[in-house]
Amino acid sequence: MSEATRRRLADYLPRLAEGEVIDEHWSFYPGGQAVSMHCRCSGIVMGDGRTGMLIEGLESEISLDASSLRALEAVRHTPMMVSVFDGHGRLLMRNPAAFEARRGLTSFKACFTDHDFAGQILEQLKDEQRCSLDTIMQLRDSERWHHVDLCLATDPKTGLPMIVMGEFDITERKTLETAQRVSKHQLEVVIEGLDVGLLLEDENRRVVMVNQAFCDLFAIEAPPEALVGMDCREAAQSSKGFFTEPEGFMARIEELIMERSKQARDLLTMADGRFLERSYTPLFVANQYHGHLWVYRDITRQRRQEADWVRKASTDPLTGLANRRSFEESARRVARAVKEEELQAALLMIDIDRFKTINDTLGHAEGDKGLRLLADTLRVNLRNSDLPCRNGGEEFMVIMPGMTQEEAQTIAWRLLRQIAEATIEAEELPFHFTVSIGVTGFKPTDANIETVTQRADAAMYQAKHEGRNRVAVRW
Ligand SMILES: Nc1nc2c(ncn2[C@@H]2O[C@H](COP(=O)(O)OP(=O)(O)OP(=O)(O)O)[C@@H](O)[C@H]2O)c(=O)[nH]1
Repeated sequence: MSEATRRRLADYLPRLAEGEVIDEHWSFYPGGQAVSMHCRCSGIVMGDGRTGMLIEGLESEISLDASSLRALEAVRHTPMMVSVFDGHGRLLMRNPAAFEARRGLTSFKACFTDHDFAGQILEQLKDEQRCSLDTIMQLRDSERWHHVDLCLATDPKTGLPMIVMGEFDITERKTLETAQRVSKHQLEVVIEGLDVGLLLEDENRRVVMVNQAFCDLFAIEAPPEALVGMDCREAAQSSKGFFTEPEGFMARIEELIMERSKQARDLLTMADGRFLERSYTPLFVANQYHGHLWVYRDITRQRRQEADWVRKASTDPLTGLANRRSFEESARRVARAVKEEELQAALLMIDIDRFKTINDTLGHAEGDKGLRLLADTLRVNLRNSDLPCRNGGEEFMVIMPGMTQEEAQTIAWRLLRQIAEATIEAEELPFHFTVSIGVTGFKPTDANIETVTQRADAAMYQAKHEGRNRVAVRW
């Protein structure tokens, strides 16, 4: 007896102790010739209580040739579970792997956790002869995912139908697949929940994934899944009209994809006034390029908010004119141009006469109306290139690029009259007022803008001292 046979017989002992009778065809090789014999193994209880094995050599009804013996041997040793049932699902035989896993479960239905489902499979087999499925199977002490192959065959002994069932465990693969499905679904939920437009392209520029926010940004009515597989070059061509610079939009896409080097961010302006921020991220896995991700974010509201903040930060809220901060920036720019480009420029300082009396007698709110009227008069009567500002209180400045002293003086007098007339004409204003105006010029020799504003201030005070409602010049 070979060592392998000895081991196999030792494995049978616990089964025999449970009362099982094992029928097998064994191969013997007397004189080098293979002979098969039907052996029946059963347990006997020895005098000392141990289990012994009784092997009966029965006359074999079939004599197996060498290749059938090999096939039997293979079935015996394969880790795949092989079971054979009669047409009613009663167990005829099974290999050691099936026996070990399913000891005590002897019908076709008992092998399945869902017995009704097993019944349906039995019916189905009658029509289809064979089928394969992944399902949860019942084992001796657990339930496992199995891949099951079934086929209808003919029992060589009885000529009746028999069912051959091969199974192997796929629980690990199923667990992995479930985990993958869960994380894919989680990712989809996250992607759909984002309010940024996402478009994932593969290395051949086909759409791999796109979300609803992307479709919304570009007014695409089709559902995101309908875009999967679409050619991204064609998609970009058809949507370039959304942008103020369609060709620039196309060229930048090609440039980024050619470079494939790093993440990049662009600001895109759209023809309908929206602003989009677009980021490009190339995807490399193990140094292999696998396409890229585009992320589009609508930043219109943010841009408008920023523009609003900038405007508010440079505007006087009462009159809507540029404020002191904005005046200083403009004055510095003009002063630089005067120095570097030999530009001529004038500066007017305008101050309301006896404004305190107006405030004191009529109240601050009425005084404010006067300030607004003065601002409106400046806005209406100045050139587009002039920059009127409210410097604070009832003091206004006007920067006038390209002005000579004579021109500035003439305009100052004209403004003075226009303001006085406006206060008379304005029905909502229960008082009149005049202004005093100091006129000066920006000089290339001025150290800074304080020098020029101090000169305008001095000219304005000169006008006040000379009796108000007049223009004085310090050029
Ligand atoms: N209504 C209103 N008044 C302001 C504002 N800012 C400053 N004033 C007032 O402007 C007046 C300026 O008065 P003063 O600088 O004394 O000069 P004035 O009365 O205009 O006299 P002169 O400049 O010498 O002609 C004060 O009463 C301030 O309260 C403002 O935003 N609104």
